[in-house]
Amino acid sequence: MWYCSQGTGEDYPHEVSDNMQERNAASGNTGKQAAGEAAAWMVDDGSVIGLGTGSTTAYAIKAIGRRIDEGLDVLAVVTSYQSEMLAIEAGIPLTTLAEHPELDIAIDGADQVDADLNVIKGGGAAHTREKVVAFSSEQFVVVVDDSKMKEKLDHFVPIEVLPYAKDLVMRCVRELGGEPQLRLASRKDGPVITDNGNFVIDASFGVIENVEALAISLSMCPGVVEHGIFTDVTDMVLIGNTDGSVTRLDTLI
Ligand SMILES: O=C[C@H](O)[C@H](O)[C@H](O)COP(=O)(O)O
Repeated sequence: MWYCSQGTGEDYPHEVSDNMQERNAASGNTGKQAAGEAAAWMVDDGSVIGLGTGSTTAYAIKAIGRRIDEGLDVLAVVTSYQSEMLAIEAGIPLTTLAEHPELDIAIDGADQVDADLNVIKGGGAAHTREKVVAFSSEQFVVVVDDSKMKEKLDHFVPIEVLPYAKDLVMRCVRELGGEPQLRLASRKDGPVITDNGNFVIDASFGVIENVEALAISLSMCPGVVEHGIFTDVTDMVLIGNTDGSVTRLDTLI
């Protein structure tokens, strides 16, 4: 269950909403920027935050960096080399889960979100660390543009696998009714290698009718490090619309 609210100027602080539509329209990435920047305003002074990966989260990271320039005091745990590089560039002080195992808030993108706030992640092959960070956080905020919202999930599911177990995991996926494909690198010959040194199998299941059952079944296949289905962890989704407004979906407790 969730409830929905929408706005530009009223729902978010002045600095986010003022000129946001104009700047987003100019960037050509309106929805992602609107959602990412709105999420940056959810970070409280003195908190320890988790930073996800991807193009939408990148807007949040840059906006948090601007808030730090203005005096915000935070520490951040990153989820990938990409978010580490962006955070350093933005001037965000970093920490680790070993030092701060409990985070106040994590902000992250998604490849698809359904009406129950189930999420598919891992388009950038970062979902394993992203899931660890999401489950380590008091609050998990997902940022997407409106093209990512679906009544039912039908996006392929990224699965990080031990290279040694690639063929077994492909067989598991087929037995679960899916079509597996080893993810290949675009600027290198051969497979994508994750930040953890593993392969990624993208598994298409068509419309996923029972998200939780599929998530459990995939986790049970030996050699699966982690899959990209996130259930029961998302507290809020900020959806950036093409006009620069942001729609907020919250879980009802
Ligand atoms: O592995 C990557 C992540 O799960 C991303 O957060 C997800 O793929 C969404 O990325 P983007 O914001 O670039 O669409």
